[in-house]
Amino acid sequence: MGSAFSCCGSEKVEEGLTTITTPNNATWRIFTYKELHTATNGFSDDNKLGEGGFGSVYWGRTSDGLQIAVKKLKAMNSKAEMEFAVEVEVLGRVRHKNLLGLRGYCAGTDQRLIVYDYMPNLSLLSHLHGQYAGEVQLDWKRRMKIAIGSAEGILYLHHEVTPHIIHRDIKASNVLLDSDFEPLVADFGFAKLIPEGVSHMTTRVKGTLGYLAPEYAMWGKVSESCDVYSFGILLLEILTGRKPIEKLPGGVKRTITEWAEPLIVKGKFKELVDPKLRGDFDENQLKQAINVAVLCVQSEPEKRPNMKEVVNTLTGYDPRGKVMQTRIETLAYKEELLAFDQTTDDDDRDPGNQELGVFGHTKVQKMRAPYNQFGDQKMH
Ligand SMILES: Nc1ncnc2c1ncn2[C@@H]1O[C@H](COP(=O)(O)OP(=O)(O)OP(=O)(O)O)[C@@H](O)[C@H]1O
Repeated sequence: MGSAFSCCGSEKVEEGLTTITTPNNATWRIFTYKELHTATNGFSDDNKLGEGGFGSVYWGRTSDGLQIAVKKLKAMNSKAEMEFAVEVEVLGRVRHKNLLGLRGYCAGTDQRLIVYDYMPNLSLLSHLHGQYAGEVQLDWKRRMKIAIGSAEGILYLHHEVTPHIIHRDIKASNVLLDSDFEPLVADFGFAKLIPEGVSHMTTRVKGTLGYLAPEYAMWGKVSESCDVYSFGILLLEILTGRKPIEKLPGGVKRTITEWAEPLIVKGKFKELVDPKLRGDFDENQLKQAINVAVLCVQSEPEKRPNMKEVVNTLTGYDPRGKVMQTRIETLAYKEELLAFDQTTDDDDRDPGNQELGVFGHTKVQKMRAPYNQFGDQKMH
């Protein structure tokens, strides 16, 4: 593992413990196996917070009282070794309020353990569809805070770290919530570091069904816009309370985009919103957020916004920003379009109206196009 850390920063020894300081001052330390064993009550099942594809996560408390979450990677085959190396390497580079940083690790035995701060409100998944779903702790304000914070974390990975980082597994179980419901994007085990000047890479597909961008799922083409796509699905999930893929009676699967499409096209925004909110939401914010989600989940990656545009639009800093307005169709114009279509049903228009006419029809077609192709997702 030495190599995984070598580029992360200098090493210094403090009170008998090794701490590693990254260039941006994030520090972590090496834990002993014994220390983590004691903290987690011998990795007892009672301490288990959850299980992912690569291992289990346990709650623990260190001798100095710090609450931690310890990810114990499954048997150390080369895949798990890689996952561990990538996660620690990536974590060493990042420090942002919306990214779950590294508290430490243990690599001294045949076990590979990663230590994080414990997030008392667990994952977004547990609030949307899991053990907290019945409690409805996610009101509208919190949902927007989670959406914006997660977007800011991803923005940082895409635009502020060098080399850029593509997360590749943005999903509700990888968004953890602190005591204030501030979201922290976690789980960098699949992340890819993208060298400067490289627009995309081809790679083996990792990630989770329902969140995968079509070009990535089908051709392994990975770029930042894969994360943008996954974020769009996550945003729809936050707004609607629906799972990315749901099983209908009879076993047929339906994606969240297939469900949302007809409602969005008809402008029935209120019917999209999670009924658990009992109508308590900000309608303008909802429309804006749905706009963003629609743009993010377009099947053509080059049409998707980047995370800066996403954050600007969600925060209202740039509600109809020039880039967004010229590059992509927003549903904010949908009502105008429908009104226009009702008064004009042929293409023989006044040249003065030409732009609006073409814009209108193109927009509806374009807007539908990605949805029509969402059928792709059934393949995932
Ligand atoms: N720092 C943490 N604080 C609190 N709970 C955590 C923490 N880290 C992980 N968990 C819990 O442990 C569960 C398992 O996490 P893990 O990252 O191993 O897998 P996953 O994201 O659910 O699945 P996959 O490995 O397939 O991506 C999470 O869903 C979450 O509920």
